Amino acid sequence: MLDLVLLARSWLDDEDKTLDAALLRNLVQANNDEVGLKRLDDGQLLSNAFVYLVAGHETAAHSLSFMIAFLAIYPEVQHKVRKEVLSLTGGDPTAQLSYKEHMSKLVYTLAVFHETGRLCTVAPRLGRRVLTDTTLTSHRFEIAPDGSVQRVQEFEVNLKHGSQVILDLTAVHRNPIHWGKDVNDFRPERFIDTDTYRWPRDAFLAFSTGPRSCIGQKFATAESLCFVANLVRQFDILPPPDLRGKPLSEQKSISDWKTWLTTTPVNARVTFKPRF
Ligand code: HEM
Repeated sequence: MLDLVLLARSWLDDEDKTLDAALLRNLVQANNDEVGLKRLDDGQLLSNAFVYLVAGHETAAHSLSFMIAFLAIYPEVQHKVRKEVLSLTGGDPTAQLSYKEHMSKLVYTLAVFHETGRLCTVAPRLGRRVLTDTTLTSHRFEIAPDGSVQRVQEFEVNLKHGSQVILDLTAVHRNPIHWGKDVNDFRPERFIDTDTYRWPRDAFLAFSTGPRSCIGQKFATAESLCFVANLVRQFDILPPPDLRGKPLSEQKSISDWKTWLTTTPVNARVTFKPRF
């Protein structure tokens, strides 16, 4: 893949290639003027392009696609999101929304974003190297026919220094011990605290946790909420014509995915119907 950097460098003086691989080309160009420690080597340049394209773009785009698909198949959720957004501007669907004034008030819309990230986890696995011998406590359990958890047994997992571990975030997000027996249902309310309920922060890892968690979390959240808030004000989001009126189990196919570099929507088809 490092060949790509060489190729982009060879295009710097080629007028015909100005628009080809523009991001990588611009990175290579900007780096040309740097000297000493500030200058990135080719591997670092490629890593930066990877961060832009995969960490920054693909994750956010896929998560937004899933969110829009869920809004299409759960019209009651879409209605609540629209009501929340319109309540911020006195019902005016064209009034400007402001990050400073309105973002923190999109409580339900944020819950929809989180619930989407729980059910469709775009970064489904994380890798970590064990730095010191560690013992973790885990649980075995069975799921009763009504979905409740039973026969919970604690056990220890010993991790040796130097081993590689893969964290399965989808499994954490679908664990009924943390999320209850309706764990597979799309229910944004589970991300809203009440007087008697606090949603389990430690069991939501869509952006990972700790010092190497997603540096773009705030940005991705803001851009998603901003996009959806404006979208629902202007459009009704509907399932595609062939799925309208069909049972939810069939409509859910628009949130299907395949696991590739990130969890990738494969059938996110919706119709946008202008509201005015
Ligand atoms: C919904 C959107 C996003 C999701 C679900 C997401 C998820 C994640 C996750 C799970 C990690 C941790 C990887 C690990 O621990 O190995 C991560 C890291 C990272 N993300 Fe995001 N991300 C999103 C959007 C973004 C955006 C918009 C940007 C940049 C503008 C970004 C930049 C990064 C970077 C640079 C890292 C590496 C941080 C480090 O290693 O210190 N992400 N992301």
